[in-house]
Amino acid sequence: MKKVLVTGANGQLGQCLQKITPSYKELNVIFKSSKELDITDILGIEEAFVKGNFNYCINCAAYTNVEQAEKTPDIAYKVNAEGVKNLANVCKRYNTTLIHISTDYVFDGEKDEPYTVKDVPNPINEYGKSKLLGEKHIQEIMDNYCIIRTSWLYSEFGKNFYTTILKKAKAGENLSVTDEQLGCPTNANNLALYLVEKLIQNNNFGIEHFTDDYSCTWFDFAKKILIEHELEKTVQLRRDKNYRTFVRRPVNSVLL
Ligand SMILES: NC(=O)C1=CN([C@@H]2O[C@H](COP(=O)(O)OP(=O)(O)OC[C@H]3O[C@@H](n4cnc5c(N)ncnc54)[C@H](O)[C@@H]3O)[C@@H](O)[C@H]2O)C=CC1
Repeated sequence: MKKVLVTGANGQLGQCLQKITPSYKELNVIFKSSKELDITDILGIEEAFVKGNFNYCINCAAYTNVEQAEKTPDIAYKVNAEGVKNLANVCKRYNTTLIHISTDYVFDGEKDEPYTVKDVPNPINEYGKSKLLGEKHIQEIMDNYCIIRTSWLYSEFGKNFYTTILKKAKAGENLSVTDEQLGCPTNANNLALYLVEKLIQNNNFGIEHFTDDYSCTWFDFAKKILIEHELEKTVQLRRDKNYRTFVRRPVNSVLL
């Protein structure tokens, strides 16, 4: 029986893991929300690990508000860099393999082709910079780790592009969506399945990319969501030509 700690368990990916892990009898998974285990609290983490005897820790905890991270970067760095550093140190001491989730936003988006693990990260916003620093802390501290970069996560849980589009469309709102960025929408349930397989097979460590192998713009993705729910005829979807945001985002963040 493998014992696994999941941090940030009430976030989107954490909830996807909560949904599927009970059917895997070979796994004993302990879920900790941010209230139960704050990764910026070194003593709290230490206490959890002393009692835990974990073989793996899947870190789903992160500060994911990209706009707010630009306004108050300290909070993003505290969680995405310092918090991850804390986890890496404790995992190393307790011989626990850390499986950490990172992001397409570590890249600048200037490349014309998909980004591979061989490409050099160069984040263009504070969220991306804080996540890259988290990756670097893990690599410096640990040997036993897996960093999985993913992108454009969506699911039935929480507030994400998919749930937002669906809610607006069902309320009869017309939609205006940018087509200026290219990425890979990834169902967080698929990532959760991939993580569970990784735990069971105990394979492939280092840095890797995981997406649903389908790239498109946010506009295309919105269209796909409407079609899937047979709402394309009732809801008007147009390209947002006035899309402005004070946070720079990679124009191309397709991962391979
Ligand atoms: N949502 C997305 O589109 C993408 C997400 N990612 C990464 O995937 C991972 C999972 O993302 P989501 O589940 O979508 O994010 P989420 O925002 O839904 O969940 C993150 C969870 O971390 C918790 N958290 C925040 N600070 C904490 C702290 N100090 N200690 C413990 N927990 C804390 C939050 O309360 C929340 O429950 C994150 O590492 C994120 O950076 C990567 C690419 C895209």
